[in-house]
Amino acid sequence: MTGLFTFFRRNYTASNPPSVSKSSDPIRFGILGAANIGPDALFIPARTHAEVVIQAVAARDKAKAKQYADKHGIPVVLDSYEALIADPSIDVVYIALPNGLHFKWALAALENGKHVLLEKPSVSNAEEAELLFHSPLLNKPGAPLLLEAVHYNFHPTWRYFMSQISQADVVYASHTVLVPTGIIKPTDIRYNYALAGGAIMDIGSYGISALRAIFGAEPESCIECNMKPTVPPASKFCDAEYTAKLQFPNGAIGEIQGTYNTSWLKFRLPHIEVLHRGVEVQDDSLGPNQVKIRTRKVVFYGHMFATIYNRIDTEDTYEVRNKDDQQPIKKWTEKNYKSVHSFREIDLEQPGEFYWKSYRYQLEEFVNRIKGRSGNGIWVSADQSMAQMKAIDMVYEKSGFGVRPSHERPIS
Ligand SMILES: NC(=O)C1=CN([C@@H]2O[C@H](COP(=O)(O)OP(=O)(O)OC[C@H]3O[C@@H](n4cnc5c(N)ncnc54)[C@H](OP(=O)(O)O)[C@@H]3O)[C@@H](O)[C@H]2O)C=CC1
Ligand SMILES: O=C1OC[C@@H](O)[C@H](O)[C@H]1O
Repeated sequence: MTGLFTFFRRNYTASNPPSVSKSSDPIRFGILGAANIGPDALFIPARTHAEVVIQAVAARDKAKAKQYADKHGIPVVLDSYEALIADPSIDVVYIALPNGLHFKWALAALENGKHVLLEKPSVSNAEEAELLFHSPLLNKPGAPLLLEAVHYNFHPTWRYFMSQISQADVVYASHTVLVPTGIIKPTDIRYNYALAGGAIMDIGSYGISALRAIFGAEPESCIECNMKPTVPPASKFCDAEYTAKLQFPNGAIGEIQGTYNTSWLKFRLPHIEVLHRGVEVQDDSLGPNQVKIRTRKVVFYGHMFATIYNRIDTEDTYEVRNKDDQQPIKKWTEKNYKSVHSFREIDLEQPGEFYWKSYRYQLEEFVNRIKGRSGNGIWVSADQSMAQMKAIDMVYEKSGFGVRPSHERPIS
């Protein structure tokens, strides 16, 4: 009962957090497009941040922008995306446009001296990522800040999960996301190849970045990949379902699986499974000819939307063996599980409340960097964003569906 109450209280407060009064010189954000993700990823988190104000929106259709502004309490509606990135009252441009437009508008905003909070995946492909993240605009004195919003990294539960993993010992990891049928409509930007859609770009990007973090390395190759488009296909190159197997250094294997078409009966929370090789552990109570081996399995439920629910199960199997013939003497398993919603729960003195979403934790660090404060050190570097797009390209190349097109490149 207490668990259920805590669950509802946390999720209610996450969507209805207390508003704080704003500082006298806040950072002013503008959003390009009346994006569906805007409220969750930015506007609601901004309510609890004294230094952030959502100042303006621009949409392709001004009436739509006005309606959106009214609904979300955004004071200024600008005429066009161009007008927003040029507006001197805007400090940060939040880009939650279709993936295929990220490159063009991120560059345009940076050219106008704006900081950019850029939705994941950062761009359409590795070629665009190199051009964007190596742009001289980011390397001059006083250069604006660019962050790919890989929000789950910022939530304390991800920090705890990583503390349960020994990267060098991981032999296998998998990431699964099952989205029930009907949530993603055939007209969705995710099914638009020209706009760099595809399930791997979307839910699969979480899997690829999680595997890269778990192994602490880049995939060497994609060994297998199977993709299915929607039925009937919105675009024959846009995946609605995927499985892929990636080879990581030292023979380690990472698998991702995702679909927009699971039946509600088969729905499970997004989850990650990590298996470690057996490692010797010190135990002074052992006999002189004995060795103790630990094999660890970690399962993480709900990492994509950790505030709704998250749980990390750590299962250690121990075996005491005879050193000479490796014969088992004794074997047992120890399990523990933990849910984490604030840094305090993992003994770190960092800001956060039980109801903060990953987006709110991310906003905290984004503002810290703009203000030149060290924060908690969690970040998504330019190198990580570039490596991420390389890995995504690798999977699309193997699939036969092809790398997503660069912006304004003609589509056949
Ligand atoms: N971090 C996260 O948890 C999430 C991230 N995302 C990411 O955010 C981005 C936007 O996703 P989402 O909010 O679901 O997208 P939407 O379908 O809401 O589209 C966002 C905006 O794109 C604009 N747009 C510009 N050109 C086009 C075009 N040719 N066709 C369609 N729309 C266009 C529209 O703006 P206008 O109003 O001007 O017409 C629209 O409001 C994606 O990159 C996605 O991966 C999405 C969901 C969750
Ligand atoms: O970023 C995202 O997270 C969750 C998904 O369901 C959604 O499609 C996506 O854009």
